[in-house]
Amino acid sequence: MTPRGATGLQKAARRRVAVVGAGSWGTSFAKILGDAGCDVVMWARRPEVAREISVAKRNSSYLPGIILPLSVTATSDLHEAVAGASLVFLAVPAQTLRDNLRDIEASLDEGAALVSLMKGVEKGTNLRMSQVIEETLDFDPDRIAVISGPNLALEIAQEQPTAAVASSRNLELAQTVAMASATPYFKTFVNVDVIGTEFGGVLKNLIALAIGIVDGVGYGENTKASIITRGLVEMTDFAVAFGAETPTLQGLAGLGDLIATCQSPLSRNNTAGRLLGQGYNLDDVVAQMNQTAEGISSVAPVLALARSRGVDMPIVEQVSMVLQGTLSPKNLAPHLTTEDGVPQPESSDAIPVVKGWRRLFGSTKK
Ligand SMILES: NC(=O)C1=CN([C@@H]2O[C@H](COP(=O)(O)OP(=O)(O)OC[C@H]3O[C@@H](n4cnc5c(N)ncnc54)[C@H](O)[C@@H]3O)[C@@H](O)[C@H]2O)C=CC1
Ligand SMILES: O=C(CO)COP(=O)(O)O
Repeated sequence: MTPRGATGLQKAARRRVAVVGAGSWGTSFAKILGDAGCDVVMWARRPEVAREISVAKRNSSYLPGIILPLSVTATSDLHEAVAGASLVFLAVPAQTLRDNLRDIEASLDEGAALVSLMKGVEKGTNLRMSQVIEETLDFDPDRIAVISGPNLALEIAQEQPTAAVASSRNLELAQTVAMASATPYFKTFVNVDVIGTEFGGVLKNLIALAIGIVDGVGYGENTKASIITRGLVEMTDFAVAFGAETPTLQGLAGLGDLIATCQSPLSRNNTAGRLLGQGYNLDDVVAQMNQTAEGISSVAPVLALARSRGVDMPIVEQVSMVLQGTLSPKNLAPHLTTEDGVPQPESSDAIPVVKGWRRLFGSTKK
C-alpha cells in the first residue's frame, strides 16, 4: 500500500497535452481533455481564434455557446503548443496533415505519442492518417493512436454522453489515450485494430453523403435505411479486404458512427450531400461549406483502393458520379440491384447455399 505522505496524498501530476487544430472537433476534444484533468494547449491557425480561446474560453465560430475549461489555452505558435506535450492530438483537415506534421516535427518531445482524431484519406497517396504520420515523420507505429466513433463535436461539447474507440497497435498507448480523455460524458473503449477503426470513420462519411443526397431529393426512410444497411456491407467488405476485423466495423467506429452521421443534420458530410441532392453542383457546395467535409476528398482515394483489391462499392461509386455531375441525385437508389437485374443474395457469409449463388451470379467481393 502506498504510505500516506508525499506520494499517497499528493494529486497525480497533471498531464500536459496538445491539440493541433482549433476547428469544431479539435476544440471539442480539448474540452474533453481539460474536463478529464489534462493541461491542454491548443494550436489555432488564426491568432484571433487562439486569443478568444485563451482569454474568453470560447471558440465562437466553431462551437457557439460552449465555455471551455480554465485548463485549456491556445496559441498560434506551433512550437509553444507542442513542445512539452506527452500526447499530441491532431485535428486538422486530412489533406493538410502532411504539411502540418512537417511543421511540428522539430518541436515534438522525445517519447511523445501522436493521436489522430481525423477521418479522411490522403489524396494522391491513398494513405490513412496514421500511415501519413508514420511515413512523414518516420514515426514508430507503437507511438501512434487514433480515436474514432459517433462523435458529433457540438453534442459532445454540450456534454451529451457518448462513446468512442481509441486504437493503437500498442494497446498500452490506446489505454493511456482512453484514460487521458475519460470524463463522465465521454467513454473510450480500446482496440488494436487501427485499420478498421480508421476506415470506419472514413467510410461512414461516404455513406452519409449518399444519405444526404437522397434526403435532398426528398426520398424517405426506406431509401435511407436500405442505403445505411447496404452501406455497412460495403464498408465492411472494403475494410476487411485491407486487414480490418469485422467486429470493429460492427462497433462504435463503424456502425455507431454510421448511425450518428447519417441521422444528424450536424454532420457536414450529410449536409453537403443534402445540398447536392437539392441540385447544387459540387463547386457551389464546397463554397457554401465553411467546415471540413472529409467525404468529398475521400471518395476518389477510397474507390482507387477498392479497385486495387477488387471490392465492389456501388453506393460509393454512385456518390462519386453525383459529385462529378454524371449521375442525377434522384437516380442514386437503384444501386440496390445489379446492373443486369439478377437478384443478389443479401448476405453470403452465413448461408452455404447462398455462397453457391454468389459463385453463380457474382458478389460484392470479386
Ligand atoms: N466535427 C466533428 O464532429 C468531427 C470531426 N472529425 C474529424 O476531425 C477532423 C477535423 O475536423 P473539424 O475540426 O470538424 O473541421 P473544422 O472544419 O471544424 O476545422 C478544421 C480546422 O483546421 C484548420 N485548418 C484549415 N486548413 C488548415 C491548414 N492548411 N493547416 C492547418 N490547419 C488548417 C481550420 O482553421 C480549422 O481550425 C476531420 O478529419 C474530421 O473528419 C472527427 C470526429 C468528429
Ligand atoms: O465524424 C463525425 C461524427 O462522428 C462528424 O461527421 P461530419 O464530419 O460529417 O460532420
